[in-house]
Amino acid sequence: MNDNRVAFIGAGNMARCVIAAMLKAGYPKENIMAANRSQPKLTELAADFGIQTSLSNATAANWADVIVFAVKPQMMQDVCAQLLAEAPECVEKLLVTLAAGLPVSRYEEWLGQIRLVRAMPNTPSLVGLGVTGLYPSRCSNYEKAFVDHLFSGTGMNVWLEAEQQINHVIAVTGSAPAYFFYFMQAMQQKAEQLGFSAADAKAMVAQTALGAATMALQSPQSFAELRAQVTSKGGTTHEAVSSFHAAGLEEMVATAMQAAIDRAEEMAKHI
Ligand SMILES: NC(=O)C1=CN([C@@H]2O[C@H](COP(=O)(O)OP(=O)(O)OC[C@H]3O[C@@H](n4cnc5c(N)ncnc54)[C@H](OP(=O)(O)O)[C@@H]3O)[C@@H](O)[C@H]2O)C=CC1
Ligand SMILES: O=C(O)[C@@H]1CCC=N1
Repeated sequence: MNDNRVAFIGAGNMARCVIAAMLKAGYPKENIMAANRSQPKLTELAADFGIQTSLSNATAANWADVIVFAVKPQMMQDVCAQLLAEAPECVEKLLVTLAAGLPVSRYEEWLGQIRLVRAMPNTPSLVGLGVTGLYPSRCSNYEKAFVDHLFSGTGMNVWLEAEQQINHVIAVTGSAPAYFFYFMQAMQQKAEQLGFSAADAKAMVAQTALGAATMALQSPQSFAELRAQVTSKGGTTHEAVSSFHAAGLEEMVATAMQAAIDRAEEMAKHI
């Protein structure tokens, strides 16, 4: 499977994360190319990973067996129109898109009947601890197996049966690293107010998050049970957790996750 040549159209944050994951999983760098409209990110990717790069989307698309769209949703129509004009054979290839919000039907309006996988990874893919949601349209079993292989290094793949679930994956994992970073940022701020240096505060918070996530993954216990183990009766944790509860944490989280879903649905209507 590593023989397939894979081209990324767009060489930003998410392309970098997925390329890093592919390389870590043993995908040969000779079979990966990134195209971008400007040079700086290509130079960095070539230096960091030794992959091939091009300023021409059409060159990368013509070279590849599999094309991964990694531009912002708002850029996608232009990118598709340009590829159709300059590399029309690309519509016969297996296409993968990382874009939030855009349904398969939109790509079909732009490119005709295509074999497409919508993939929704998240940034921890960079370190092999991501989650990728995958939704296939018109793909063969071999193509699904190939895409599963492609994203295997990101961490964990979740295949979806309904396209709408991609928006749910966005809320649960795609956007979610930012929720945790926001929470950790708030904890770091308070730790600094308490007198810890910025570096110590960041390290203490991140190490605690890593420890908690590792325990949760390794333990059969629920999040609630793990939380109970920290919470002594009449103790400090109870006060902190009660404060979160009184401030409406659960509702706040549910509302935020729904806002991510609503935005994805909105994008589908307006792009
Ligand atoms: N960031 C995330 O956590 C996640 C993002 N996604 C999806 O991934 C996609 C990419 O997001 P992200 O990597 O964050 O965005 P970035 O802005 O980091 O990357 C987009 C890249 O596309 C390049 N680009 C823009 N227009 C063109 C064009 N016409 N031809 C070639 N390259 C072009 C930009 O070039 P330049 O450097 O010149 O600006 C930039 O490098 C989005 O569709 C997003 O929805 C999915 C899951 C998670
Ligand atoms: O914010 C966004 O739209 C993208 C999709 C998921 C994470 N980042």
